[in-house]
Amino acid sequence: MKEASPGYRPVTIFVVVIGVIALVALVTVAVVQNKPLTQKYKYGIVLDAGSSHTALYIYKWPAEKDNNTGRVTQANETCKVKGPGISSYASNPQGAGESLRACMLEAKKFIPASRQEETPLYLGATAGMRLLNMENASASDSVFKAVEEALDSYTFSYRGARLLTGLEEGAFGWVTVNYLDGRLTQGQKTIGALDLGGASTQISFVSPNFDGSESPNNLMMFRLYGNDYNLYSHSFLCYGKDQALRQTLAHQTQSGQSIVNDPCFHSKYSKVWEYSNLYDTPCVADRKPDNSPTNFTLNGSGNFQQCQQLIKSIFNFTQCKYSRCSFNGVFQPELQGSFGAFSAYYYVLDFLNLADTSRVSLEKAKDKLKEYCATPWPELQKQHPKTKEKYLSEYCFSGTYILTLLTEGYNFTADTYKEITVIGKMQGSDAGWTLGYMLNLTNMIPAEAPDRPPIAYPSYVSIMVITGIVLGIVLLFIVYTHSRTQCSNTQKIV
Ligand SMILES: O=c1[nH]cnc2c1ncn2[C@@H]1O[C@H](COP(=O)(O)OP(=O)(O)O)[C@@H](O)[C@H]1O
Ligand SMILES: [Ca+2]
Repeated sequence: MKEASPGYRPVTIFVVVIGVIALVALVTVAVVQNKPLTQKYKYGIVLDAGSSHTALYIYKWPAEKDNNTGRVTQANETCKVKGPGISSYASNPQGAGESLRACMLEAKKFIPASRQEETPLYLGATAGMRLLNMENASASDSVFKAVEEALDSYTFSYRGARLLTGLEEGAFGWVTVNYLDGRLTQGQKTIGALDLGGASTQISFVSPNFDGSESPNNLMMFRLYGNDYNLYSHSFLCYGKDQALRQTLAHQTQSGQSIVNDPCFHSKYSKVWEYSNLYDTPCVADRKPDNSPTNFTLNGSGNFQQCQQLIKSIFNFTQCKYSRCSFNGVFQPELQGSFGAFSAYYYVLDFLNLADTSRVSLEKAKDKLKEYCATPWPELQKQHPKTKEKYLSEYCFSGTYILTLLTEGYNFTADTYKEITVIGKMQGSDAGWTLGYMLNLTNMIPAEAPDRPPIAYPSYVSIMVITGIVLGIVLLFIVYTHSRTQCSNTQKIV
């Protein structure tokens, strides 16, 4: 007797084949769209060798998206190298290399061992080393050599230590803030960048009529994600807040006096300065008075207006060979759009509670600072027992310097001052030139807009829905025909 067979009909086989094809399509689309399921990261390290100190930043990005948009973020809290900036190691270059050890070991702990060898490591030095290079080129070479040897000894992929030009420092700060704000990928309006360091300060922005023809040295051209930018940028060496302070002190000690009444310091504050120490920087070295005593005593008088007048004296507004200038004969196009102000702008304005420029107008900021500068030093120390004395004593000067630089120097007005956002971190990453520097050197910002995802999102959803429905119908159909076949077989046997 012939055994009972299920007897599948051609239409059943056809439907099953369609079902299998739909299933394969579903799985393929899901895999293509969502790979990989577990997130893996790659890392990069940048050391910011600033004039006052060195800081180590670790960045991370999804391993499969080397070349994609806006995905690099800071991976850890900044590691601050103990001690001064590398430019202070002119007489002990080895010390500069050794000073980086603790932070490098922290980076080794943080980055997975399997990723370390491929992790790029860069060091960029800014204005402190620019000054040392001007003063003593062989000393700065020795410091770089010692730092290179030290960095090369770690497992990371060491890619060099170099001195950034002022133009690069300004431009990469601009790239950083615009990248973190997601303004580069779609060609939105960019924001300008204001960076205040200890030895230099940078201003960078896109201005509609600036093409570099008037002042080619201030032009940095970028093509990012398919958009062209003509960026104006200038770095003022000796106008970071530490060197600016020295300039005001030099201005007040031109006749070699032994006592200086300084309006930028609080009343009852007193500090002894050595002439040789004050003038030991190319920013003021040539103004050292001939017959000065060894020391002078700085006594604070705490007067905002007089402090502002004193600070104005370090800017030169008389000569300008261009259509317009900021100061010291430096070309500056018309200010344009919003600005992000970071590094010492942030430290100082945040401390003084002046960082929220939408609430604290320029006028209010001046009033508050006037009151702050007039506070006697012992009272201030009582109010801020934990603040480093050097910083605390200088906030009156620094705050006044910032407002003067912005308004008198760069020509911000009460109206445009509101357009400045004071930035510490953006999306968890510190604002500064380091991220932009790394993105540039690792080619992580493509010149052209990146490819779209394999399938546009709406099509992806439609495919998933349609194949899902087809699959469902097929399954129901199989179950239905199978049960019918079973049923008729049972009847036959009976
Ligand atoms: O907490 C703080 N309060 C006030 N100033 C600070 C604080 N932390 C850092 N700074 C200052 O910020 C500036 C940073 O400058 P940096 O060392 O980057 O120099 P550079 O950019 O000119 O090379 C220095 O003047 C340093 O003293
Ligand atoms: Ca800096």
